Amino acid sequence: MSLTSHSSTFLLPNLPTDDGPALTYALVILNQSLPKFTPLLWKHAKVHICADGGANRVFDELPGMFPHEEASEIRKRYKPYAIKGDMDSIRTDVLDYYRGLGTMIIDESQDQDTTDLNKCVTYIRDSLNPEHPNLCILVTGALGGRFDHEMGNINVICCFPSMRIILLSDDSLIQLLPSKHHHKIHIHSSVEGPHCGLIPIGMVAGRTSTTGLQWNLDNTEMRFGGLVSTSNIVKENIVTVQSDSDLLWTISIKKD
Ligand SMILES: Nc1ncnc2c1ncn2[C@@H]1O[C@H](COP(=O)(O)OP(=O)(O)OP(=O)(O)O)[C@@H](O)[C@H]1O
Ligand SMILES: Cc1ncc(C[n+]2csc(CCO)c2C)c(N)n1
Repeated sequence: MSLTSHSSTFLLPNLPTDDGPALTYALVILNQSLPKFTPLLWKHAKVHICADGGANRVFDELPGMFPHEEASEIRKRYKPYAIKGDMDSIRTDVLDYYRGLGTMIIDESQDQDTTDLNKCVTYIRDSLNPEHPNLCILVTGALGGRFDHEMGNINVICCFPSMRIILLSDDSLIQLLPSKHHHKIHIHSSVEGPHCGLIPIGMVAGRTSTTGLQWNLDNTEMRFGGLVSTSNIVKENIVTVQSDSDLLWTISIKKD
């Protein structure tokens, strides 16, 4: 069984160079308040894509994160590469503005069966090197807010189990740990933890074992309607997880 490493280095001011193979980050901005660390994620990412109304957030909220600079300068500096979605939430003035700056506009209003996040992940998968083993998609505004949207966002990470996708809010992150790998999670305690959870999704998780947690699992069954590991606490710099089922890993993000 292969071992996959995970590390929230994208929350650090500088990406370490000695932390295993470098990841290439893509940033997807959803239509919710931007987390305060959005400029940091933008700096680390190679490509920046807004899901429909996510473009309104970049236009409206990013200038406020740089109160001493001209809003127009900030908007030009933080120009999305593409805006994709069913275009029912982006304002016309915002669409016109970014079209004028040369942003690619991908209107998929004919597709009312997949979410805007799904459309953006599909675009990244198909347009960037699909075999890119070190591609990691960071998604802002994915948690908190409307529960149907939150569940839709979690469903997207389950729809693309072989891609690294991390759902983010100001308070926490969520990623999928596919059962076909063992997982080694490097904890950056300056920016994340200690609260964490391991949650089965869609099925009973028959056997899960962990190390590095206050309440470790030892071939333990988890299921909705029974045990799921919430309000757990990270105790070591490395957490390991192995399971016979895909699990969601979630960890709190520290406020500074
Ligand atoms: N309140 C929210 N909570 C979590 N995610 C959200 C929320 N609002 C939007 N999103 C995410 O941002 C994406 C783009 O948002 P947008 O408002 O453009 O979507 P939408 O499909 O028009 O939504 P609606 O269901 O309101 O028509 C959504 O697909 C969803 O992934
Ligand atoms: C069973 C079922 N439930 C809901 C929708 C609606 N829906 C799901 S994704 C989407 C696009 C949002 O931008 C919309 C409208 C559907 N099509 N099928």
